[in-house]
Amino acid sequence: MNKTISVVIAGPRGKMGREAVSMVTNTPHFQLVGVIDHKHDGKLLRDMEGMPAMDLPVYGEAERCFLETKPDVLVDLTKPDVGKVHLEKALNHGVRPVIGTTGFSKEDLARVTALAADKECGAIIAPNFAVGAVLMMKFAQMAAKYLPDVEIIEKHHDQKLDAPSGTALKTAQLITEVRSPKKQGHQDEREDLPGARGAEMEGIRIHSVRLPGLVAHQEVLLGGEGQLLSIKHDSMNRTSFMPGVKLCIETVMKLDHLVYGLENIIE
Ligand SMILES: NC(=O)c1ccc[n+]([C@@H]2O[C@H](COP(=O)([O-])OP(=O)(O)OC[C@H]3O[C@@H](n4cnc5c(N)ncnc54)[C@H](O)[C@@H]3O)[C@@H](O)[C@H]2O)c1
Ligand SMILES: O=C(O)C1=N[C@H](C(=O)O)CCC1
Repeated sequence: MNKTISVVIAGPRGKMGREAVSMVTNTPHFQLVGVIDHKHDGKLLRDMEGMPAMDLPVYGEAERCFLETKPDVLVDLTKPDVGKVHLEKALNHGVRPVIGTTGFSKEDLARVTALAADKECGAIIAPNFAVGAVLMMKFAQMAAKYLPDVEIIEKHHDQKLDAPSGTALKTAQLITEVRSPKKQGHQDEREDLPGARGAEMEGIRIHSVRLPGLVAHQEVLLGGEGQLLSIKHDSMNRTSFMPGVKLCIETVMKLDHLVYGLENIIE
């Protein structure tokens, strides 16, 4: 029998937050004990449109929420600047963060890795909770060893704040682990329109598309002489992320350090 895990969700009215509220309240060994929503401080969950009719407190900020509800886990699905603050506050209060919010830089990751180690507190930052996306990233990493010329095309809905996506950055990072930095394309190539060749990480080009109608999609293209390998993943809806969120909530309880990426916890 699993011990009940008490959970707080930040960003419950968002596209991901709503799915997470539904998943957590429908999982027998999880207990939602409160939510963090800057616009509804002092209300109850039931007062917010589309939320379950539950008498759970809504907090406008994280610290009071942690002090009063004493949750095991924070699930953050907000926006980059807010997610970073919530993560650090959670660690400082001994609450294990599961961060789906993207937009973390290398420097952010280094700082919070050190903080989690110092606090000996479990934490997970997962740029993509969909198992298919994790497989796409791992397959791309495997392939890049043999086909090191890589470009990433990520496509998301047009309400997304950060670019490139957390998934694209994570994919590029995984690829840099198996290939040396290299200049791709012609050595004399130039951009006649700035940005035409996309963003760049250690030679890997990343192109970000934002359009209404999209959810979350990525294609990794690997080119070799006379051949092209294309590895692609599509999230059609946000329920695709929920098994990963559930796994992270369960797993973070067993950790005493920060893990960056779902690929490090799936078996
Ligand atoms: N890891 C993944 O698999 C995954 C999947 C989808 C989205 N995301 C990321 O999750 C985040 C949320 O995505 P979304 O599509 O749900 O966005 P969204 O804009 O629909 O929702 C964000 C919510 O955060 C709330 N918010 C803003 N500031 C807040 C604050 N100070 N306190 C509490 N709540 C606050 C907003 O009111 C909004 O309801 C983004 O960073 C996105 O990139 C990650
Ligand atoms: O909808 C978003 O925003 C998503 N963000 C993540 C990313 O930046 O990679 C994952 C997929 C959805």
